[in-house]
Amino acid sequence: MSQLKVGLAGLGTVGVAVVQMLERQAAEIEARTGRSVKVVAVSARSKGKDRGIDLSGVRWHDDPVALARDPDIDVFVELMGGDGDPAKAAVAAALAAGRPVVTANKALLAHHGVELAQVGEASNATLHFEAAVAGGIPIVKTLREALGGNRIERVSGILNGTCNYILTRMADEKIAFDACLADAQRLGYAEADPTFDIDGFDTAHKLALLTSLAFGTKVDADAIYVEGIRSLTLADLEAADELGFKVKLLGVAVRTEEGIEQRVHPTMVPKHWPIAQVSGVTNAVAVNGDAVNLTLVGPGAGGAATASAVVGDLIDVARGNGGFAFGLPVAALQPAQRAPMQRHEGGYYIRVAAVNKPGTAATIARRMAEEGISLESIVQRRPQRAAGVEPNDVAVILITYATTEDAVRRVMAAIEADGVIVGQPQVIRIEKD
Ligand SMILES: NC(=O)c1ccc[n+]([C@@H]2O[C@H](COP(=O)([O-])OP(=O)(O)OC[C@H]3O[C@@H](n4cnc5c(N)ncnc54)[C@H](O)[C@@H]3O)[C@@H](O)[C@H]2O)c1
Ligand SMILES: N[C@@H](CCO)C(=O)O
Ligand code: NA
Repeated sequence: MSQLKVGLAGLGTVGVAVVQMLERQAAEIEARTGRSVKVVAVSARSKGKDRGIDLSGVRWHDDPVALARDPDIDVFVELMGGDGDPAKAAVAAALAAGRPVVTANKALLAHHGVELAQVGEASNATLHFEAAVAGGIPIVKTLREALGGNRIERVSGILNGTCNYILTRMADEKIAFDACLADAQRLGYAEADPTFDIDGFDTAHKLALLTSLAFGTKVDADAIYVEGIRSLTLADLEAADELGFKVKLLGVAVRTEEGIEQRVHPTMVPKHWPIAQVSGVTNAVAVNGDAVNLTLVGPGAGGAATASAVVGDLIDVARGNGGFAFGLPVAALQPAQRAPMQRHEGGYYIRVAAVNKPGTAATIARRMAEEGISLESIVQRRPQRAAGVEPNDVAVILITYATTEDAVRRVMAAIEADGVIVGQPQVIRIEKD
């Protein structure tokens, strides 16, 4: 029986779960691949740390790049994270040496994926990254292989487990943002630097990869409009609930006449939509193709779910299944034409702290009318208690009919200049039937 010798860099939440899964499922994996898949060498920051796994007989490398170059491994698994070195240098070194690579590192691939895929193509080494997008959901393979015959119009979804976990607990249990984030970190969902999660960049990294796979374009993370969930308050989630919506951090890539619109931002979705019911660390990815529309739902983060995707990729490597990293040879990937966010059309939830004086409502309504924005509803709520807001200022919530991002931005700038609002307005885009 031939062995697939695995070199694994990164022994944190995901790395440890991969070692455990390979041990636990050893017999099944051997039966499925005809090979024994075995971790023979590892690298991490701290050699002496007790991780609850048995690494006796496994070679230790202080330097992950040296591990990637170790001639006695067949495949390099990168689970360290970070979009620079050593992750980048190690992945490049393994590929350049003709060794397949499995990684969960969406930050690295969103910024250097095409370059790394090219290194792999030059030396006939495959690059696998199922774990990098939506954790345990097999969306990379679905787009690259199963849906390869479709012309895809849109790919969208909840792509960050940490944010969905936070939003779910805030909405359902009225727990403050910081406490929810601390729990997500304790459960191993969050990135080493959780600002990547809550400021939307992790979702953007994943969306950039999905866009490339769906539309056959070069990965273009810089084209993505990104807003995170940091500014969302319990009051916004309560207001959304009263209006019949849930708030989700969505990543959306859609073909438009001008190019591909790629955006990440909190979105109000009708409560009856299936995606509104996706809660906690669960992710969901919807794909609209010309022949097939589907939604995949499953665990988006955490050791076991992510290890499932890494091990699935290792099984592909053991079987010799390859293919192009982004579904096409790098030379065939097209530059993505960017559709500007200012042209985005949709409904908007706008919450402002309005100065409590005669004429305020009239001024806001006039500015909306000047931009041709129709209002579906205006709700005036009890005085705000937020820091920096006078007790007699009133929270005004405006729901617009479909309009453009451009028009909303101009109105917000105008009413700020008019001096009728105080503090930072909250703007949440709405998707509905
Ligand atoms: N945790 C999740 O749910 C999850 C899900 C999908 C993808 N990912 C991705 O998987 C990767 C690992 O995530 P994690 O949650 O296991 O992280 P972690 O912080 O728990 O573990 C990282 C490991 O890498 C090692 N490491 C970090 N920098 C290193 C360096 N410079 N040199 C040597 N070793 C280094 C650390 O010692 C640690 O063992 C990241 O790319 C992350 O984005 C994580
Ligand atoms: N931090 C990421 C891990 C999975 O990619 C998340 O919460 O979704
Ligand atoms: Na996945």
